Amino acid sequence: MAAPVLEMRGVGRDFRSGDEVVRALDDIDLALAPGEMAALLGPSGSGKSTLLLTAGLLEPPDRGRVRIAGRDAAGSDCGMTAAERRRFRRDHIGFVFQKANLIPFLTAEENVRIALEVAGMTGRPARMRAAELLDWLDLRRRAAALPVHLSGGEQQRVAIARAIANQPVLLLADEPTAALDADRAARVMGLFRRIAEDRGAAVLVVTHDHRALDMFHRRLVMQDGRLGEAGRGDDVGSVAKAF
Ligand SMILES: Nc1ncnc2c1ncn2[C@@H]1O[C@H](COP(=O)(O)OP(=O)(O)OP(=O)(O)O)[C@@H](O)[C@H]1O
Repeated sequence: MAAPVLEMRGVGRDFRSGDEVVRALDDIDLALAPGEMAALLGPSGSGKSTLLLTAGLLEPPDRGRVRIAGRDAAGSDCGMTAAERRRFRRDHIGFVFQKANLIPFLTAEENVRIALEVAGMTGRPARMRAAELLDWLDLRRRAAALPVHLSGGEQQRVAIARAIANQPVLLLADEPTAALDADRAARVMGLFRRIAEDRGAAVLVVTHDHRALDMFHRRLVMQDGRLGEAGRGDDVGSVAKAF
């Protein structure tokens, strides 16, 4: 197997709720290779979002370590400053959330270009790259539209273009199809697969959408902060109950 893009070892995270401690992540071990697309499934409160945010360096782990692209990026002895981590996140990780969260007064093209500009690409190269991304996502004709004039599926595709603008090696998505109908949801999942296979990114998608599970190379299942994996023929629900 190629060196993993994402490697989590012994990762733990606790939250205090009154007198109780909730173990949101319990000794998580996970490796994702380049080109791999994994679904992250599990009941509400099982720790999926916490895992995604920890993998994305937005939440610090209490225990264990997170390596991304071969670099220690989070964990007690990782040695990155907060500013280095921010830069590293910007250069290596893309995020897509349930809501597209586009900037309402910028066009589709400007929403993509701003991600490039924040990372230091400006002027003609940025305009060309934004156009190429919008083209790739079949949005060329919508480039000049404001978000309010885009459909839900189009907005989510702009959000995906923005997330992959800086060619992240790791793409993390939290219920990206929850607000879309079945056709649009399948299309978005198909795009994630292309991003994995054509661009070699590792893609991790939190989803409750069991309609599109065939698209994923791997199906990871969370239950009470622990992580398991369902095989191709396994029923996901019974895998969760088994640990
Ligand atoms: N910032 C926080 N402060 C306190 N508790 C938290 C915090 N974030 C998450 N938790 C708790 O950690 C556990 C895991 O939450 P998490 O959001 O990761 O679950 P989830 O599987 O993503 O749930 P859902 O499918 O409902 O989004 C839950 O018990 C939740 O209440």
